[in-house]
Amino acid sequence: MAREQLNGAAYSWHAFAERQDLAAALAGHVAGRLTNAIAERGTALLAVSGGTTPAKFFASLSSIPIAWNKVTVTLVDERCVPASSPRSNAGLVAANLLQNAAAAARFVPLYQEAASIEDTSEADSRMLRSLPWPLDVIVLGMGTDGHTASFFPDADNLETLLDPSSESVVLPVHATSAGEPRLTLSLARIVRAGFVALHIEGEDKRKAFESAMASVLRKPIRAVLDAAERPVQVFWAP
Ligand SMILES: O=C(O)[C@H](O)[C@@H](O)[C@H](O)[C@H](O)COP(=O)(O)O
Repeated sequence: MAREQLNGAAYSWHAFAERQDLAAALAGHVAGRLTNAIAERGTALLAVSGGTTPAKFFASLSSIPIAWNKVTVTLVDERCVPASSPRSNAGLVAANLLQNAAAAARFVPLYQEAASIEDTSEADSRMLRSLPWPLDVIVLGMGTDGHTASFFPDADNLETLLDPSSESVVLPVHATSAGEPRLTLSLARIVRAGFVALHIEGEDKRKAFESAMASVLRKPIRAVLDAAERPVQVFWAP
């Protein structure tokens, strides 16, 4: 079911009765977009989010037999912890997505040890700048506070994070609500993706999304939808 242009934010709403059905459908959409990108330009660039939501989707996508050796996977954002940490998004992706057929993909993580996360984000920006931008596919998550990526409402540098004209690729994030310091793709890189999916589950997140779309107080997820070059495809299950 599509629901677009609610208060100016263009998005399409795809609701599923079961989370596994959502995972399979989203995986199919992503695999198709990656395959088209490879056919058009010989390569595909995918950015995925971490957290507790995407594991089923990762498992479904990992088994789809596309030309994974021509796919580069990176992260939408990362907690500043080693890959061995249970909080690591790189660890989550390695264990759930880079398996089966998708094990052949190239993975570019965000976190690396450095004197500061500012140093890390600058090193990341230099390293990631050589990737085949723009993103072909990005899969975002969302918190009930309306954050997406690591655009936390209480971030010290939220205005910079949400700057659609930013030249940065990766930015550091300090936000009390985030737990540890974060690294995130800039909004400018996110919104230029050929296919922007938002994967949310549960009633709380449905209400939080609808509230963000209706509110005059612009939550980060609304800033992303407003700046997205194409309607965001929202995938939701209870
Ligand atoms: O590093 C992260 O946590 C994610 O990239 C973040 O943006 C996530 O998508 C939301 O916080 C939702 O997280 P859950 O899936 O755990 O609810």
